[in-house]
Amino acid sequence: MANRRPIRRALISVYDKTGLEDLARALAGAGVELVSTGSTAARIEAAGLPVTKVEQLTGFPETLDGRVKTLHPRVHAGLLADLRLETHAAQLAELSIEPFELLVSNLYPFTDTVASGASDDECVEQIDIGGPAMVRAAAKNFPSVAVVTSPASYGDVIAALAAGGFSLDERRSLAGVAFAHIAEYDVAVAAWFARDTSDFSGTALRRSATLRYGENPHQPAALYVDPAAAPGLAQAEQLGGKEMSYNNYVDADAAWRAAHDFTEPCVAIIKHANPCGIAIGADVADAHRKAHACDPVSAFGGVIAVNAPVTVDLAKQISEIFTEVVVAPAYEEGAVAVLTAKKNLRVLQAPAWTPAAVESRQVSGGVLVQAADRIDAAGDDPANWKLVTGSEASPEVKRDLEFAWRAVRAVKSNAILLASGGATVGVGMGQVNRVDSVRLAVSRAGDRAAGSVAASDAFFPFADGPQGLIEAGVTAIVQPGGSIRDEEVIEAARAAGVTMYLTGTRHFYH
Ligand SMILES: NC(=O)c1ncn([C@@H]2O[C@H](COP(=O)(O)O)[C@@H](O)[C@H]2O)c1NC=O
Repeated sequence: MANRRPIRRALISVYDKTGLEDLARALAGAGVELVSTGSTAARIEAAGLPVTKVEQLTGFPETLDGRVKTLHPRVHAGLLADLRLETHAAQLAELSIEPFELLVSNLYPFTDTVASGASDDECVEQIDIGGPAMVRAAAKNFPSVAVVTSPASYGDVIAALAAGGFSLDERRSLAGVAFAHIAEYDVAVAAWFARDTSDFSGTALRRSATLRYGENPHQPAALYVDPAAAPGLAQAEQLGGKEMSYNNYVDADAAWRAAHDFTEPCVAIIKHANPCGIAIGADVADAHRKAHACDPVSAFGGVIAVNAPVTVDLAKQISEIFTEVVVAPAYEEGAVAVLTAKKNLRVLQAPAWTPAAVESRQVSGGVLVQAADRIDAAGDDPANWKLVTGSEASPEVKRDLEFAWRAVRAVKSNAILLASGGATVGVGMGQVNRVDSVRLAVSRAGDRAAGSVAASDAFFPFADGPQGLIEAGVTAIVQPGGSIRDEEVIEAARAAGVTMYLTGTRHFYH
């Protein structure tokens, strides 16, 4: 049963006055009595429409610079009376209070005020009190009242007028939207109050896509966006290809971060959140050739991120290799057509990379929150590296060491990365001891290990790690240092005449 409630009386109190006159005209035209606050009422009146000012209803002036306008029993009883109950209807009649069937309200712009750099007093003044009170009241009372909190929904109001009012299902759904709006607002206010203590952390997420499934086909999954966060991969525009999957998002995010750790044209190829190849080049096509050459077997079915516009040359290269996703900030003319000719290749254009300030991870019963790892610590600047063995690296070798140090951050710990000529040549990842990561990196590099440089995401606990690199022909190593056996580790490099730098900074990535 639709259970529509004809709209006879509406309360309108909006900060954002977009579409207000058209809505008021439609309501008045349908014979709806309009009750409204201060400047909302003035706008309706100026449009030549009849309106009852809220003060006439309450018999009380708007006061305290607008802090008290609608906070009155005549308003709230009209919003909260459950008209399924005869007792409520009788009590309203006794008090000569008319019920509302519709509330249209949107709130003071707290978040925008904070973002504008306003003073604390100005921000506090923009915490809406009367609006949320009305919205909550109407939403709770959805069996009797419909509530609309966004100008985007005014079309639905006009459609409902023609249909004889909102149905019960529609009112319930509007109530859910309204409570979500209030929750988002309150999270922003609470987070602002906790900005110095960090005692509270809240995120109000909105589902933007239902995914086919999660990490595995039996896991339902969805993508939610955080309207308070800087846009990123979650807001990427898909220009072609199949629907993005859960694993595509995870890998694309890892690739997107990896590619943006470089200012030179860079391509990162990721599979299962680990790099099969990362390279910088003269242009993006060159970078891709080098990244792909690192491990062509693993790059099959990979996710590719590019930190600069995709050229037609790069698009042609990618289209020759089975690839799941390409993500880039832009595409040069003709490049999208080349890529979208591959029906299954997902082509994404993502907003400019903005590193998050904090990141979180679910644990049973809670969430771990940390400042995000960035590549801007003192130890990430080669000028601050400490040479502990061998001779100072040539500028060319130093460039490769710096590249390796930046690229190793994209490798899951324990991470060992061999590089040569601005490209990874062997990556050892995700092992539970570092010497196995060394073996993996060296075996993947094969002949290319000889003459390459190596980076380790954390210190070597024993000399066996560097020993494995030295035996494979690695000429220079960069690592954080800090092991109690640093002397043994350094001695192994010294004995072999291998250059070793300590960064003093670690980049675990789990
Ligand atoms: N104080 C109150 O009783 C009150 N009642 C409604 N408001 C807000 O006042 C705004 C509309 O005011 P006006 O019509 O004067 O532009 C709306 O954003 C509404 O959420 C109030 N303002 C703040 O709390």
